[in-house]
Amino acid sequence: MEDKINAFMEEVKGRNSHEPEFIQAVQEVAETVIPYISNHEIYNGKNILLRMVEPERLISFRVSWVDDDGEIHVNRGYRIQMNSAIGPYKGGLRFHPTVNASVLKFLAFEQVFKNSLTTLPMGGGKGGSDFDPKGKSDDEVMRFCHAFMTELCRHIGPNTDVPAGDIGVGAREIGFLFGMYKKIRNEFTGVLTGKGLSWGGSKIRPEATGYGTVYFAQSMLQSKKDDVKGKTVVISGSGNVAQYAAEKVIQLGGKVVTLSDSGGYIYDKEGIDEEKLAFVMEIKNKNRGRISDYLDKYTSAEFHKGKTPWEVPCAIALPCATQNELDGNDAKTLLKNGCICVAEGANMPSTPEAIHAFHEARILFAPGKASNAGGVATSGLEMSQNSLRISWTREEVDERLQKIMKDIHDSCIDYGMDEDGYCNYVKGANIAGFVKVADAMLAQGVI
Ligand SMILES: NC(=O)C1=CN([C@@H]2O[C@H](COP(=O)(O)OP(=O)(O)OC[C@H]3O[C@@H](n4cnc5c(N)ncnc54)[C@H](O)[C@@H]3O)[C@@H](O)[C@H]2O)C=CC1
Ligand SMILES: O=C(O)CCC(=O)C(=O)O
Repeated sequence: MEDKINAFMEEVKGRNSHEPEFIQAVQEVAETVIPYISNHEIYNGKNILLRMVEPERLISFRVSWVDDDGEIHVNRGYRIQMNSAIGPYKGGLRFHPTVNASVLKFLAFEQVFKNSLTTLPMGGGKGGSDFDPKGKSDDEVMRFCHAFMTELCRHIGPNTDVPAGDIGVGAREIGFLFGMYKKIRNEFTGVLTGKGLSWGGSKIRPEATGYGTVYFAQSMLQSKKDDVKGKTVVISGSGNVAQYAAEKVIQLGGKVVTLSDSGGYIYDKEGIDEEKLAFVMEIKNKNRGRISDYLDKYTSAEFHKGKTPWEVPCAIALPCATQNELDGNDAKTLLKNGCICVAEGANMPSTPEAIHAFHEARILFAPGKASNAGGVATSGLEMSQNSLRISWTREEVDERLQKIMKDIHDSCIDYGMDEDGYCNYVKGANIAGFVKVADAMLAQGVI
């Protein structure tokens, strides 16, 4: 089996030699899916996985825009349309200086499996730009978003490809992008998700990724007759996913003690309650400030400059910032300090060494493609509401989200249970996600 996996990976590396993040994401899937393919006759000899690692379409384009001083800037825009076997391409847009083809291809590849797991009819895609919104005025962000959509609009549509937010793309950016799409195409459709509530957005979409991650952690704990209630929780990040993961942990009776950004982490040993979290939301969503500003109001908290929060003792860890933010040494520290459950809110935040350590220690570990799928699932619910031209209540959407997260958890159990009764959620998520897409590809022939 190892020979088969190595031969496959050699081919992938040969074609994508300068794309380490993409190779990392494919390797993780190959290790679990290739043995499954070998044991299932219908997938044998069809090169299904080889077809799945090649994007159906990779679009790259120039984005020129003018700053507040009249200077012209050029950024690179992308959309990776990875796989449309089970529905229109669907996945977020990331605006961050580290964006490149490798990062977006890893995200698009993960998205294919994640969207399949949601049980909704969505293919996988991802896009973005190396544009850095940090320090830009609202007008500059608007001009950039308008310029970006001027090109992107010809490649997307409600039945073709439906982008959404990701790092650096929130409600403000989705508004500017939607405005330009509507102007150029002269149509008001569900072409983007994460829209404002008064113009086609879904209730609970802003909360969905963070809430869903905690619902998934809760399902894992309940499978061991345990609970989030009363547990100390370490969260990284302080953006959309981290904020609403923290909110749900607080609602379920857990104690959140950290949040972070690229400058470092805050540690509040008293716990970040709802009032303190509202202040974090003001810092991040309104003032667009730094997490260290938390200490301006809550002076007894500590700020650890340039560090990640994994050294803080906890029972539950929720990495909600970015890829490869939790390495093998961090994993060992978490385990040493008694961590029993890790659920990824971010995409691929744990390195392969960290995942290996969690599996070896037999703790509960959920990969992002399962545990953070609540965001895209609720985007799928937004698409349904747009098509039906109706709007569900908060309770209705939250109920559907909870059911979807429970179903994803159960699919992981179905495909991921080891002989000794330990659930390998990575294996479960990869195989469950693969089967649905592979079956659709087989039915549609070689295209
Ligand atoms: N927004 C969504 O619905 C979904 C987001 N995700 C993933 O969740 C993660 C966070 O995304 P959002 O919260 O939406 O973005 P965001 O832009 O709202 O927040 C990103 C957060 O990550 C932090 N961050 C970025 N780079 C960092 C670094 N190098 N070190 C430490 N912190 C860093 C930022 O300071 C910020 O707190 C990403 O991995 C994203 O792909 C996954 C599923 C859905
Ligand atoms: O809501 C969406 O379409 C995409 C969310 C996303 O980018 C992700 O799941 O990583």
